[in-house]
Amino acid sequence: MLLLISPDGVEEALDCAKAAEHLDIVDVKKPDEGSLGANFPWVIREIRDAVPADKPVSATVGDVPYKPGTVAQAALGAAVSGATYIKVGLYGCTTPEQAIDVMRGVVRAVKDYRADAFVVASGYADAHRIGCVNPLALPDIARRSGSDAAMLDTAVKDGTRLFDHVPPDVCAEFVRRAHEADLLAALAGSVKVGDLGALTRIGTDIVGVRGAVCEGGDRTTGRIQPRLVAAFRAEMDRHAREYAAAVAAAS
Ligand SMILES: O=C[C@H](O)COP(=O)(O)O
Repeated sequence: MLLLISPDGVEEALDCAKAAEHLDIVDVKKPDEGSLGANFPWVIREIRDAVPADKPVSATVGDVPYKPGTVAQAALGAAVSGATYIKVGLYGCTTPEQAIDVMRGVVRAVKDYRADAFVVASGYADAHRIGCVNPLALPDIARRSGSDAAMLDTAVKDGTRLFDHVPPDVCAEFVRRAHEADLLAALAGSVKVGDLGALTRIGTDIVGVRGAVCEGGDRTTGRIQPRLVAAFRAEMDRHAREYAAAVAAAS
C-alpha cells in the first residue's frame, strides 16, 4: 500500500520532505477550499522543487462543478505546474454520465500534455450528504473515462470517517471493482492508524491521510509532523507483514 500525504503548503511540504523515506506521494491541496481544495500553481511548483525528485507530486484540482471544460483546463494547469498525479473531486456531478464527461476531459487534457501522468477520479464516501455520485460508481467512472485510479475521500471534514459512511465490506467491493477494471484503488477520509488493518486486508493500493499525521490529529489547526508520518508508516508496514504471514499460513 502506498502512503499519500497532503500538506497544505510549502512549509508543510518541507516537513514531508524530512519524512520522505516514509511516504510515497506528496499531495498538494488547499484544505481551506474544501476536502480536495486546489492550491495555486506556484505552490505546486514550489512543492515540486522542495520534495525529493523520486517522490511523485500529486495535486488536487478541487471539489469540482459539472463544468468539463473548466475542469480540464484546471487539470492541465496542475500538470504544467509539475504534478504527475492529478486528482479530481467530482463534487458537482450528480450522475455517472456527468462524472465521465468531466473525467474524459481531464484525461485528454493531462495526457496530451504528459502521457505518463496519473489521473485519479475521486468521489466521496459521504456522497449522500452532498448529493453527488454513489461511491461504488467510481471504479466504472474511472474505467470509462480512461483514468488510472478510483478514489474515495470524505467531503465533510467534521470528524466522521471513511468507514462511518462506507463500511469495510463496501470498501472491499470498491477495491474489487477497481481491480477488476485494472485500476488502482485509493481510500482516504480521516483514516486513523486503527483503520490500517482493514485497509490492508481489502487490498487498498493507496491510502491518503492528513489529520492522522498532524499534531493533535487535527487536520486544520495541527501541522504535519515527520515523526507521525514515520509512526504511521511503521504501522502500515507491520500490518502488511502480518497480513502476508497470515495469507502464507493459510495457503
Ligand atoms: O487525500 C487525502 C486527504 O487529505 C485526507 O485528509 P484527512 O486524513 O485529514 O481526511
